[in-house]
Amino acid sequence: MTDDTPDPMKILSAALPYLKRYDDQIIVVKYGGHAMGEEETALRFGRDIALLEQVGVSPVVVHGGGPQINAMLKRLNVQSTFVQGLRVTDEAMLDVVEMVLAGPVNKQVAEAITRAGALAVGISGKDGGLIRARKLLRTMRDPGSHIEQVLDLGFVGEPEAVDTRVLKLLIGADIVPVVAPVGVGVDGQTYNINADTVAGAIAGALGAERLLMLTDVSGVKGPDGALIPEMTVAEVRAGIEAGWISGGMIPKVETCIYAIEKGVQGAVILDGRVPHAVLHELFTEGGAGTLIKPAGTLIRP
Ligand SMILES: Nc1ncnc2c1ncn2[C@@H]1O[C@H](COP(=O)(O)OP(=O)(O)O)[C@@H](O)[C@H]1O
Ligand SMILES: CC(=O)N[C@@H](CCC(=O)OP(=O)(O)O)C(=O)O
Repeated sequence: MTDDTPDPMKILSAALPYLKRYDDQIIVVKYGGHAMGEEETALRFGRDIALLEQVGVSPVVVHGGGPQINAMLKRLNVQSTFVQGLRVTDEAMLDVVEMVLAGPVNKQVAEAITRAGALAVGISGKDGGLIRARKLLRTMRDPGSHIEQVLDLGFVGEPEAVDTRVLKLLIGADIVPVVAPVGVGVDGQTYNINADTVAGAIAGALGAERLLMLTDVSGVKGPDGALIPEMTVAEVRAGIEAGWISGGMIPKVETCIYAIEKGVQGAVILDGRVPHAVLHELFTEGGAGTLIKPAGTLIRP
C-alpha cells in the first residue's frame, strides 16, 4: 500500500534554502477583500503570516475590503458606482469606506495574526503620517473622440509620499504592521485609495524583497487561458497591449511593475483562497501564481 501523505520532514528540509533566503527580508502581502472569504480563511491567513514572522521574515500586510464595504453599503441601503475599477467616493461614502476599512476589517486581520501567536498592530495610512495622499486625476476618452474628459471620482486618492518610519519601528520590534488603504492630504483631507496601489507604494518605499498580491484568481492567464508561472515586465506590457491582460488585472500588474521599478525583486499575483498560498509561494520550488520579475533575472531559487 502506498502512502501519498507528504513527509513533513521532507517538506521542512526542502524549505530550508528559502527560509535562509527570506531571513530578515521584508515581504509585503496585499490581502484583497475577495481573498478574505470565510472566517476560517482569515484565520488560516493569520497563521501563515504569524509563521512568516516566527521564521524570521518581516511581513507587512496591506488589506483591501471592497466586498466588505459593499456589504455595509447594502445594510445602509446606499448605492455605489465604480469608474475604471475605482469607487466613486463622495463625503458620505468616504465615511463608510474609512469606517469599514480602518475599523472591523483592519482589526479582524490584525487579530487573526495576533491570535496565531505573532503580535500584529492595525493602522491606517493616516497613522504616523504613513501615506500622504493627493486627489487622483483620471481621464477618459469616448470611443472615436479625440477629447479627453477629466473624471471626478471625488475623494479617491493616490499616494504622493510614503513615510516608512512607523512601519520600520513596528518591524524593528517584531510587530506585524497591518495597513488599511486610507491616506491623508497635506490639507488634512482623507482619501480612499485602491489597496493594490497602497501595497505597491509601501513595497517600493520599504524596498521589499517581494510583493505578494492575494486575489481570487490563480494568477495571470495567457491567451490560451493557462496560468503563466513567470513573466518579465516587458511580457506583461505586451499582454496589456495585445488585450489578453484586461479589466481588474491591469491595475494589479501595473502595481507589480511599479514595485519592481522601485527595486522590489519580484511581485507575485496568486489566489489567496487556496490554503497556505503564501507559504507555498515563498517556501516551495515551484512557487504559486504568477511571478512578475525584472528582465534577465532568475529568481525562483
Ligand atoms: N490575463 C488575465 N489573467 C487572469 N485574470 C484576468 C486576465 N485578464 C483579466 N482578468 C480579470 O481580472 C480579474 C482580477 O481582478 P479583480 O477582480 O479586480 O481582483 P481583486 O478584486 O482581487 O482586486 C479576474 O477575475 C479576471 O476576470
Ligand atoms: C478607490 C477604491 O476603489 N478603493 C477601494 C478600497 C478597498 C480595496 O481596494 O479593496 P479590494 O482590494 O478588496 O478591492 C474601495 O473603495 O473598494
